[in-house]
Amino acid sequence: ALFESPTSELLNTTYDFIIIGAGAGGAVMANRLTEDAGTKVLLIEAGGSDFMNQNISAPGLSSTLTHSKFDWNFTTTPQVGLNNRTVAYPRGFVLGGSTATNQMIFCRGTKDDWNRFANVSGDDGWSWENLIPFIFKVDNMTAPTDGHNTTGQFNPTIHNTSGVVDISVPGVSLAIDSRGLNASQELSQEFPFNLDYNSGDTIGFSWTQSTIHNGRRVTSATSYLTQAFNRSNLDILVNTRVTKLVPVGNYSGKPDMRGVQFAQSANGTVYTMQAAKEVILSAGSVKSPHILMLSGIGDASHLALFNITSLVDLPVIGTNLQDHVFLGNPWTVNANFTLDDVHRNATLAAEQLALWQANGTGFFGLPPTNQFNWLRTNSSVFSSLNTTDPSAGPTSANFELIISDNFASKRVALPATGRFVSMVTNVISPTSRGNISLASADPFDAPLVNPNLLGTDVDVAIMRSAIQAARNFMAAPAWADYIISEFGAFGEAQTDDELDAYIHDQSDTVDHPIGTIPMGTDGALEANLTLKGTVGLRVVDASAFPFIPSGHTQGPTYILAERAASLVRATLSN
Ligand SMILES: Cc1cc2nc3c(=O)[nH]c(=O)nc-3n(C[C@H](O)[C@H](O)[C@H](O)COP(=O)(O)OP(=O)(O)OC[C@H]3O[C@@H](n4cnc5c(N)ncnc54)[C@H](O)[C@@H]3O)c2cc1C
Repeated sequence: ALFESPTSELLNTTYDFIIIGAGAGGAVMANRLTEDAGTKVLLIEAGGSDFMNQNISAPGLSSTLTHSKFDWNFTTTPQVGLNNRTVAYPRGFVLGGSTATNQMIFCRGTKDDWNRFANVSGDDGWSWENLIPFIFKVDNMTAPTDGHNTTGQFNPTIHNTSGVVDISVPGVSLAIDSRGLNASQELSQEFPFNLDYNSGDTIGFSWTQSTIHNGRRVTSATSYLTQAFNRSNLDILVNTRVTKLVPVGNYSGKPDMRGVQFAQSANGTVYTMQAAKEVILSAGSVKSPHILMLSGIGDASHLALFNITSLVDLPVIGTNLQDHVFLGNPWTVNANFTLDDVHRNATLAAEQLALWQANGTGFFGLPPTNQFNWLRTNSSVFSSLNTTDPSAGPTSANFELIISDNFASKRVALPATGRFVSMVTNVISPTSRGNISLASADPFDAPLVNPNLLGTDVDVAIMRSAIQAARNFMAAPAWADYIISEFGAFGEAQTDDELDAYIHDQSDTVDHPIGTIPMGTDGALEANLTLKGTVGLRVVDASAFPFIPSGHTQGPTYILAERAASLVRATLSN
């Protein structure tokens, strides 16, 4: 049942598992653990239950979600690599978590990404080959909204049609799609066509796959939670923040962390409950380490600054924050229509929204991009900096080029006139490491968020190589009668020094933080995702990755959680 507040019925129930956070990680756990009718689960979510809100459901309205009531509204600390700018750091605050507010691109990660996790954790169960059954539990390939023939747009033999999360290739074709395809053929050496980037090898030019079905966004709430809503062994408590975990005992010197404290407002009643079996922390890469620190688990000297008594001294908690770097590079084009028209013209937007409301068609049902490139930086770039390739291996990209049928920038507003095509260049295998730390001991205060975007020269060099590749792609004959010129600051950035200045001035986040409670021998988590030095506590969300996947992070988080659920269920049948 769904609870808007903690009733005495809920407070007097004994739950086997208390799951904190209903995003990609937590929703999978809530669904899979309640498949066993004898297992009772409480899922606590800080945000509300309005996950079918139109702004969430319509892919084309996703830009309205940052700074909305569905956002935690975090802001970074001043970022040295961004000329000391602070940037918005959105995280989903609603059932579905960030899957309800993200840009819907669906990636699995690569063979090399997952094999590196297997290496670092010493558990071959995290290898690509061994995860395929879990990848299939997530994957549900559906027809695109417009029902077009998808031959040549993905490889059906590597997809499932009975997984939980609906995905599809783009449901509306754009005039630039054929140009993108032709450019990849004309320059096939540098931009080879890749039939399916979700094969474990992302490299090349591909059609995108997104968590969109019939033009509507698919989230962990519309998929995993909706499937489980009517189970009598699942209770979901919304509008409620876990403030900390509390020990309920001690086993061989380790605190038993099955106690959970929560409140509905900063001055509201604080409740405490205890899970009979385990607490599963799935509050995401910003809030999971924050909750642990508030509970006395983290770097003892940092916690002491806030008079928090140390329970487990684990300095790695909150460190190792990794994120992808975003930069929008626009060209003006010779076109009668681009998506800029929908963004500028309220009448057209209203017509398109009406179409979407009627049957999910039109531009509001589109993913943010129909096509992208995943590419590797030339190794000479790394050797000139006396370093080695930071990616997980040859199937993993160093950077991504997203083709957008509009003016794409997080820094500059859409100009009043002109039509655009943009290449969004993203550093996808970064070397920078940031951190989450406490600003105060008040659980209702935000933590300090420092993703350290572009914190190393290597990451700046990767971004430069990405911009060069974007320029090469747009110089293909396929674009010749379309492109007019590079626009604004992008066009002015030509020499390496100009490029570096432009990169530092204009870059932002792709909103993919991971790694703040990493698994691994040097990490905070055992390979089975239990927290070192404690009992009764597991972390199942994007903070568990030791390295950032070389793809967008919701898919890898779903996959991680599917295996985590199976590990937990195996302990129940023993
Ligand atoms: C703007 C944006 C765009 C993105 N674009 C993409 C994309 O296109 N493709 C992609 O693959 N990924 C994308 N991502 C990233 C992807 O959504 C995340 O990697 C993924 O959702 C992480 O899952 P998670 O379970 O770790 O955390 P989340 O999905 O963020 O879930 C955490 C949940 O925990 C809740 N919570 C936090 N603290 C508490 C507390 N104290 N008590 C109770 N509940 C709490 C939160 O409210 C939230 O619901 C994007 C993210 C954002 C924000």
